[in-house]
Amino acid sequence: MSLLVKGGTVVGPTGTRVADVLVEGEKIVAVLDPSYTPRITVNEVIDAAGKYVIPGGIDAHTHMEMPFGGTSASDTFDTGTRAAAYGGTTTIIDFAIQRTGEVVQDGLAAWHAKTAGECHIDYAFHMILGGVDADALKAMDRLVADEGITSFKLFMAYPGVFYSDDGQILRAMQAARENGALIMMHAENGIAIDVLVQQALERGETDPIYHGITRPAALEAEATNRAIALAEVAQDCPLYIVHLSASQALAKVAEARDQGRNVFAETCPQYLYLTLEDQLGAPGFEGAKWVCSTPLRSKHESHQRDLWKGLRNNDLAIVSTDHCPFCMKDQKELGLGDFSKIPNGIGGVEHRVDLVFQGVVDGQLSLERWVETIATTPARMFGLYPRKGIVQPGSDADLVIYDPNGATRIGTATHHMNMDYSAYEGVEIKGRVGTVISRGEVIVADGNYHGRKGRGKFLERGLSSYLI
Ligand SMILES: NC(=O)NCCC(=O)O
Ligand SMILES: [Zn+2]
Ligand SMILES: [Zn+2]
Repeated sequence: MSLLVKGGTVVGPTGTRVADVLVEGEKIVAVLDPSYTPRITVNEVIDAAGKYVIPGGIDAHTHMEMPFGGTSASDTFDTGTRAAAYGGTTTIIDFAIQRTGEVVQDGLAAWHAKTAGECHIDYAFHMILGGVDADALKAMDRLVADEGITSFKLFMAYPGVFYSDDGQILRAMQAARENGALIMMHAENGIAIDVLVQQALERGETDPIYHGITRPAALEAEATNRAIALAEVAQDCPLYIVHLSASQALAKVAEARDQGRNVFAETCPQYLYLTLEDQLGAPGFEGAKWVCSTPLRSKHESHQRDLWKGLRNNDLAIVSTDHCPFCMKDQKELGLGDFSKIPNGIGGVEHRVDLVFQGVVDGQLSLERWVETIATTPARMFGLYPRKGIVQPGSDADLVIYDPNGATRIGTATHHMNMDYSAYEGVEIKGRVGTVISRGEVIVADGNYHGRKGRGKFLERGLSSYLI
């Protein structure tokens, strides 16, 4: 089966050019000047004139079915990967979880069981370490060597749940330095936050906005700085800060990068567009929709401006969603009368490609940076490059034909995520995902779904090819 994507503007990290993309089977076999007629019989031609042809999006931070706060994230691997496909994402990297007291391999086996036969697009795993002990450290080596899992997430937040202390973090970083893995860090000082939460509740401050107020930017910056220092002590263990939201934390990352350190960070669309006052501070319990950690930041400070700048200058390398949806009914409602019981998380896996493209429309990012932050750098950072993340011969034929003249209106009535609300209800995007191709198969065309559950493959990842 061969397919020709004809006459589109192919966008890569180093530039754009009008070209035809020839696909055979699951692979891209040529990127051709449009005046050249391929000498093979082409089964299907897709006209991409006037459209962008980009590598399929890679969302490097999702939590399908994640157990959290007494419930589980509402998207299954079936519903969540289908929604991702609609939005132009053809690979997710989800977080398998070792709960505190659990054997790492058992946590991993549980994630393989959840995903087997369920995914619509390709998928890989990071591993959350909820208990760093001698066995977990040995398991890290095995996961890197044998299981294609080359990144591990630790938490400086959530004492009693996933939290690691500084000694555990240092040991995990030393192990990663040896075996080549990347340490991903949820950088918030959870011990101090718990004090602030307790004090707020004692004062009767129970509304969702206090979730944000009790997680100040200073405590994100402190933890980010501490993680960077621990990584330095672990002989420059590669470190990746997840869901960075505060200017002060970004400044710590920038300082380390200026010193040539292997320190990287991602942000998420919610921090680029939504705020503490307008969303988390919505009247009554409405703000629960936007409870996530790190929290949305104040619009009266410079966070969003600084995050866009960080994306331009690569202090922020990637935009991921941290997709962790909970419905209002029965899930977010667990925190009625006590913000600390609202399950943490926002859904958005379907909208990342569009929302970052809006940054291009608004003059915040170049087309090349759009593609880099949503596809090419995630592939390089997490050991999937050049199989994924680039439109070039030999790579998987994961392609999105994106219409810059189309329009997308985000909302509950039209989205495909298993959520009873949208974090971006009514937002209008100038641009639209047209056709989505996953390993040579058209899975979305003009809003119609042609994929199927179970076609997504587990990807064993290599080591990061992004390190300095
Ligand atoms: N981010 C969030 O609020 N929920 C998902 C879990 C995590 O990434 O910390
Ligand atoms: Zn986190
Ligand atoms: Zn997360």
